[in-house]
Amino acid sequence: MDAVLKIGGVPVTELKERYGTPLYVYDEEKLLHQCRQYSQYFSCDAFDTEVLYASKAFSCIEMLRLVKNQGLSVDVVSMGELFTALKAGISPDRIYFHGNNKTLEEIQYALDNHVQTFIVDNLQEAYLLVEEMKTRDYVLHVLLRINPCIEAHTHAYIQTANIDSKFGIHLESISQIVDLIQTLKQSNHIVFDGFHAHIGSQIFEKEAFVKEIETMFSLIDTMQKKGILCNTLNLGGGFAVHYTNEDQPIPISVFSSVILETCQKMQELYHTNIQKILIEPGRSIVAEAGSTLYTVGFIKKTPHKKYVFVDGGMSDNIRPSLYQAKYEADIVNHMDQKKTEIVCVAGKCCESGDILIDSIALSPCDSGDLLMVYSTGAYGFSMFNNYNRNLRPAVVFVKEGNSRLVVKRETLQELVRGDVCDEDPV
Ligand SMILES: Cc1ncc(COP(=O)(O)O)c(C=O)c1O
Ligand SMILES: N[C@@H](CCCC[NH3+])C(=O)O
Repeated sequence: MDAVLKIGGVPVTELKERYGTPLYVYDEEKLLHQCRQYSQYFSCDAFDTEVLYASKAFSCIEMLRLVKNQGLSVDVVSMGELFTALKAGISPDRIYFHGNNKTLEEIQYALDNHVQTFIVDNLQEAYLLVEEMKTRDYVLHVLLRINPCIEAHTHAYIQTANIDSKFGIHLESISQIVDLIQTLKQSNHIVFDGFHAHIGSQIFEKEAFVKEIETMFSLIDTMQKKGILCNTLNLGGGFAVHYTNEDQPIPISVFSSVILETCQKMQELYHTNIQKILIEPGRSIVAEAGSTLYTVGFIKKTPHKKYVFVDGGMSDNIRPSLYQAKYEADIVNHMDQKKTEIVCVAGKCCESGDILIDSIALSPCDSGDLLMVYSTGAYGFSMFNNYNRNLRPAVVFVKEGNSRLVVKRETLQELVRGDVCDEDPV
């Protein structure tokens, strides 16, 4: 085994030298592979299909260009994500606009840019859209977000479909659903296409998705009996990935066919007329392609622990603090050495909870060594925060022995750019 780990053919020591640390490193070939898997497997004869990349998982112009070149569409949930998608050249008819509390400014911005599909969350949003579409002359497509009340076995903070979820309209609120659709139908410029549901994130069980589909088709059937027809069903994202060896995610090929076959079965059972099935994977496209490279700083022994401190932490990866998320890591400039030490990898933020990995076996390390945390590609960069005024790390893509910068490291000047003061800063 080589002493120095290579990612996409590039030695991590070279990455450190060229870009510094902390550094988000994406293996471009893995990103492409995931997109291709979705295009290949999420298709069937019975339905049109569309895969929307949930850009909240990792959004920057270069990532969205890659997604676009692979023929995927994009889901956005804010003006910032929408702006990034437009900058990346994604056509507005491939953009789906989500959000439980879209502001008027965001709605107007999306409509000004002719975003083709809104996933409407509530009745107030429907009223606003009808009003806004009075002065516009294009056709807006709408899906209505339903809370299907399916309890997926994932961390409570990333469940999205429990009974009091803030997202969507509760499945059993039939009169609210009908009201909302009737409201949309007042506009000649709005077409109601169908429903959306999303049951949570990092979900391992196929059964949860099967239940979601059964539930949604039953709703479509109820609506059909009331004379409300729809042609599109968006089943959201949530497909699990590998963080540690405890995780055994279902391959894309398997859950794609389970989803599409279940849809077909339900279509036959209820005699519905769904023509298009959509999914919105985020994490499963980017998580395993990304890793974070850190430099080891001080090392400290306490009565019960040995700490290895790194030059990042909860500002570049908040998931361990927020969800007790688990990760694997290595000392990547001496991969040839045995993992003989049990340590706690902690960050540099002024917060006791700033622990990246509570307990992990690593090879012996010293200040200046390089530590890489794997599978950080989803909700790492995108949930970055400037706590302690830490600077946002750079992002690089690596492929076939070459690396390229896709997001620059934030500078101190950029950090204070928005600060207002009476005198010019020194
Ligand atoms: C509506 C919606 N779609 C898609 C996703 C993407 O989920 P994941 O990254 O787990 O695939 C999310 C996030 O959970 C979401 O809220
Ligand atoms: N941010 C979460 C996922 C939430 C997805 C948005 N509904 C995570 O890091 O796991």
